[in-house]
Amino acid sequence: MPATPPLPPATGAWREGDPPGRRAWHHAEAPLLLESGRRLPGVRIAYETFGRPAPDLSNAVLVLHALTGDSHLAGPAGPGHRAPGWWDALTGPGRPLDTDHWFLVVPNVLGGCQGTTGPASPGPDGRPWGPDFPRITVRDQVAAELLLADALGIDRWAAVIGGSMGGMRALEWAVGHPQRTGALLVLAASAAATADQIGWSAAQTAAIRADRGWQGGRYHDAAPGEGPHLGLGAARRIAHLTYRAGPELDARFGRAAQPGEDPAAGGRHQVESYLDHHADKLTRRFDAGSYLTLSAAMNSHDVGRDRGGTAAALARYRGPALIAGITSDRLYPLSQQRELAHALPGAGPLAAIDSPHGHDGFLVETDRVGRLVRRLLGRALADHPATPGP
Ligand SMILES: N[C@@H](CCO)C(=O)O
Repeated sequence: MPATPPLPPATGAWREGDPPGRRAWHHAEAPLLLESGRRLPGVRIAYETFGRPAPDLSNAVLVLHALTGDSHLAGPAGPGHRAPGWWDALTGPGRPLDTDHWFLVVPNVLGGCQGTTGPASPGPDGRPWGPDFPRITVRDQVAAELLLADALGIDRWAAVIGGSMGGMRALEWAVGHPQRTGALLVLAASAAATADQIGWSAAQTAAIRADRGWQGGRYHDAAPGEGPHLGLGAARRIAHLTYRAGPELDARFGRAAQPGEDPAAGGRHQVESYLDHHADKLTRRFDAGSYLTLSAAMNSHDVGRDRGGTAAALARYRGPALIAGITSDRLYPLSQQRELAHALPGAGPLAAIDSPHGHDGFLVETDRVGRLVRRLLGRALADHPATPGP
């Protein structure tokens, strides 16, 4: 069996005999220089790997999660994971993200709260950063992922894949580091955050700040239950409506009352109960400070900034690319992916996923997304044959 490539011990990366989905951490030695000019010390990046690295690491694929996702691409909920993998159906032997062939690396995003440094992490004085956590951009998030790639010895990803906020980072990889991006799949993202997206985000972050439990962002030392969970829940309800489509909600819930409740007597409609459920789930697993930090990062998204505009920026990446969107996405409408597909020289025609589920279609429509992943990885292989994992 070929030898496992040497990996720096600090990263605790994959070792022979480890189960797939191994969680590890990379601790950056030097502070991360941010776009703002500030330096972020003590950056830790949590990541999971799936599959086995080829000796030359040519089979490494970077998979990037969305706003409230994490490194747990696949596998059951369990210690350290409050939810099962977000692309379970796509990942595993023989599946589109074939772990018999590819070595998948899935980092938790910078500013997040699932193991990577963010506002809830200890700051320089040992107390949680809270509101003193620096403002970060999507480019800063990619700069952190670059540190991880360097630590793992991965000079070039066979492919970079992401949806929504993960799609923004995938685009930044391609445009900012074209030599290191073998192929690109972007789902349900845009070239730059629009007024509509920034506006929806503002409504969500205002809800968090309006919660007395927010305490100016210094709530991390508060007793359990005294944080801004009501505000975070309100933010999630607003966001979730933008992630799904109006006709879908009408078809699913209509005006129906939640069983056992009467809206005319203060009870809830089914759709209200559904949103309560999603709000409750998020507040149990996500940090409000991270939510604000990541929302601001998404608002910063603009691949054309300081690069001569969108078209000039996208022309920098000439590798194979596949851009996909969902027909019913009201938050990142298909026109925005069409712009990307037109401007990226290596992109084929836009792949429109016909689905009623709105923006969340990139998570829900696993058959169709899986076909796109297979197509992209097939193109990546044709251009640059990767060595399969041992
Ligand atoms: N459901 C996704 C939507 C954002 O793309 C998330 O929560 O991350």
